[in-house]
Amino acid sequence: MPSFETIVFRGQPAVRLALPAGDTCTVAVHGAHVLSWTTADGVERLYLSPEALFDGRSAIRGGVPICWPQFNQRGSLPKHGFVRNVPWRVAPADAQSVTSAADLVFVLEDDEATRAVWPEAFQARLTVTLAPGVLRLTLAVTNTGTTPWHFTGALHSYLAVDDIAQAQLEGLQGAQRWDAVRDERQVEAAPTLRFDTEFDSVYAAPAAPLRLLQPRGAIEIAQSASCTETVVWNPGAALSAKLADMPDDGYRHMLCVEAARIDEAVLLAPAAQWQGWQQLTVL
Ligand SMILES: O=P(O)(O)OC[C@H]1O[C@@H](O)[C@H](O)[C@@H](O)[C@@H]1O
Repeated sequence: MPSFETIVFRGQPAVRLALPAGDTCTVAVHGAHVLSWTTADGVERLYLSPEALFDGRSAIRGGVPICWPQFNQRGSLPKHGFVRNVPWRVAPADAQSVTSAADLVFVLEDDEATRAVWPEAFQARLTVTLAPGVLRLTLAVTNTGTTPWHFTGALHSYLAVDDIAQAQLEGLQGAQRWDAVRDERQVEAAPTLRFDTEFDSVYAAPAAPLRLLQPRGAIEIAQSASCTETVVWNPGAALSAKLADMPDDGYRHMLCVEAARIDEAVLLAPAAQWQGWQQLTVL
């Protein structure tokens, strides 16, 4: 049977899920933010900044922030929306004890605080599914109001790497790319991306999964077709040094590969629901 445990993680409430096989996953109530994913071999697969703020207000640097209902600064809301800055509710655990997988579900509904930032009525539901060697995050959002609204967003995963200089990302060759650092649009020519300076690009998501390769092994990164973009971000040395909640060399140990919905906002009618997911698999 999977085990569910309520814990305190750097002073903040969190839930820890462990599989009999040994895989674990820890999710903060603040932001329904996945903080840690370890596989049965004890390897941490996500990067969490040792200088991340755990003050119950700030976005946490690392893990998997949920950016919603706005990606980055593409709109009038706070950067990357507001759901990463507020506490979610832990829904009753729906453990699939007959299999080796388990779900953790977090829910956020509009209230006075969210309506002060964004006036819409919504329910957001994050399902964290843990199976041996696999982490899948599914975000479902429902319009619980009487008027349509639109959103963009991302599952902003910080994947752990031993050394960014040795990491390679495969699978984006031929994809339309907007390079945010140079503000240039192009078709990606490289069969394999390497990272030696700031990298911040929005790609049209390819149909096939990506692969993050490094000397210790590979991770496959898949996303739902409803997430029409993939964002790849590494701040590089100069920007990393400016980020107050990340060590100067933090950029060496992470690569964000985000399942996103950016270029065409989703318009959601009353009672309609949208779902998007990202799945990480250790190869
Ligand atoms: O510092 P934040 O708000 O968590 O954002 C981190 C990064 O998130 C990425 O998704 C963006 O492409 C970057 O432009 C941004 O800097």
